[in-house]
Amino acid sequence: MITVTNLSYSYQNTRVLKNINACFPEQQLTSLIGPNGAGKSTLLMSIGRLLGGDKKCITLNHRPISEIPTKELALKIATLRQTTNIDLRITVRELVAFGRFPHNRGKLTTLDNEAIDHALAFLSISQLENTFIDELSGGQRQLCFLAMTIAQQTPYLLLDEPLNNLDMKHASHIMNALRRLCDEQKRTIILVVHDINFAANYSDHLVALKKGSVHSSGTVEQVVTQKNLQDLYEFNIEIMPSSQGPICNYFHSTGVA
Ligand SMILES: Nc1ncnc2c1ncn2[C@@H]1O[C@H](COP(=O)(O)OP(=O)(O)OP(=O)(O)O)[C@@H](O)[C@H]1O
Repeated sequence: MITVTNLSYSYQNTRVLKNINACFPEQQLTSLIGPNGAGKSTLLMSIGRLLGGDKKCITLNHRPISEIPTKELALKIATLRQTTNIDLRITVRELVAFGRFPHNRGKLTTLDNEAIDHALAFLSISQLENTFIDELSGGQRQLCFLAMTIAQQTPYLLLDEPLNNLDMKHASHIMNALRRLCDEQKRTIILVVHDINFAANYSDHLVALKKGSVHSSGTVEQVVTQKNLQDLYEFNIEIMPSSQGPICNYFHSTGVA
């Protein structure tokens, strides 16, 4: 279980996270939701120890992440950042192989190659393995970076907007894959997602941030209510039940609830 207790964070002199308290249950998919600029990426990157600051208030199974040696942390937590622009002429397979670095320190073994094959097949992108990443579409590249993160084979995955650039079919494909990682491989996933319908239909748990604070958290039933979402986004949202899960309709909304 990842637990955050009284976490605050500032960029220069601007406080963007204010006394955050949240927990992220084991082997579940938690979506971080909330308006632009609410602090979702900052919280996610703090959990991944990719930002400075005192991280004693973030624990992994009761152990402060600040006390976990870097090599050990890289075998526990894999993080996919929002910006995945890298200026290297490498193939998809070479990119995904980077995910194995914490295991092999740069020398690929049979086990590493199997993990790479598995990650590519898991996202149905094996056919792209010899393509150069600078020749891919934005969506294809997004899938390849996700494969790199999956190939790291860590029990915890932190994903910042993994649905960026993806069409509906590919976005559903990713969310189904993430569910399988939780349900079949018992991984714990925290992702930042803007599409409330994906969050509502694929998550076990939601943490909603607003203006640097936790606005609400809990199960989909607890968080995805008309009143709560309208207060979170300051926007009219109609929630319609369906056999699969709630559908949030915000089209033609005129603004503040
Ligand atoms: N490197 C930085 N330097 C200064 N301020 C930053 C930096 N990164 C983010 N911020 C500010 O911190 C606040 C929170 O940003 P953050 O990216 O965590 O929010 P977010 O909820 O993920 O937003 P979005 O949904 O738009 O991606 C914003 O006001 C943003 O302008």
